[in-house]
Amino acid sequence: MKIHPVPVIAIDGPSASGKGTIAQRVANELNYHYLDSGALYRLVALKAMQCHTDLTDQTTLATMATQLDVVFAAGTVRLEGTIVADAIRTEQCGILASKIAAYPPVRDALLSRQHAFRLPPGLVTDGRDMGSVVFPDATLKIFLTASAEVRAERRYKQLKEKGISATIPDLLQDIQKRDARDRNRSVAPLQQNSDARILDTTSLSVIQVLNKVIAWYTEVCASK
Ligand SMILES: Nc1ncnc2c1ncn2[C@@H]1O[C@H](COP(=O)(O)OP(=O)(O)O)[C@@H](O)[C@H]1O
Ligand SMILES: Nc1ccn([C@H]2C[C@H](O)[C@@H](COP(=O)(O)OP(=O)(O)O)O2)c(=O)n1
Repeated sequence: MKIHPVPVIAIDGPSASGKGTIAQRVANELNYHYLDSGALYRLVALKAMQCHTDLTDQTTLATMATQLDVVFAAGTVRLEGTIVADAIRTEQCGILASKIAAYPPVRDALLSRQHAFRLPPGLVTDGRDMGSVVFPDATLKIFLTASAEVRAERRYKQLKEKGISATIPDLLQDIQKRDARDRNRSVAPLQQNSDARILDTTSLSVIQVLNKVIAWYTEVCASK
């Protein structure tokens, strides 16, 4: 197999395990590019909500995914020129993203967009299938997880800081439903693959997780 010159660190895992936070911090540390693949599914979901699209119409949703006018720049995301960084973070958008992410035509439509983020000097990316499907040749693959209870608490604090009201029992239920849907779909399901290193962050701080990922990456690079 031809070796791709641009290294990728792929971080997959369930909702609120800390993927985005860690992937972004690792990217900053290494001066690498960052791809939040979940944001792409959330953007399709937001656009579909705005257009009152039939959410079972896979063909229309896939066309929407192909034509999505999105710009990730200056730490924010724009959909057709409008900043939607907070609009895509709602639980409603996350749930809808998880539903439409089960459609193979939508996943196919987003594949080349994700590959386009692989630019020198390197890419750190997070999602559900980064190491298994989108970047199977990633230099380092991590499965980041934490107990559902801790994830619900983390999400609760995160939403509260943004002024979004929620309750821990509701968030726990959403997380468990989303985990089940993301794990049980037929295409690119969320799973712990044997070539990924598992990192359970239930009782680890952000800094501890960050240090572990950087240590693993240093180790992998040194062994090449
Ligand atoms: N190891 C950790 N310890 C405590 N809080 C964390 C940890 N990792 C992430 N968080 C916090 O949990 C929340 C959810 O993290 P996020 O990165 O959005 O998760 P994901 O991308 O997996 O959905 C954020 O507010 C983040 O700061
Ligand atoms: N690579 C990806 C990324 C996200 N998805 C789907 C499944 C997820 O429930 C939704 C939203 O993903 P996102 O990573 O933004 O969600 P969390 O921040 O983990 O709650 O999109 C996917 O199927 N494949």
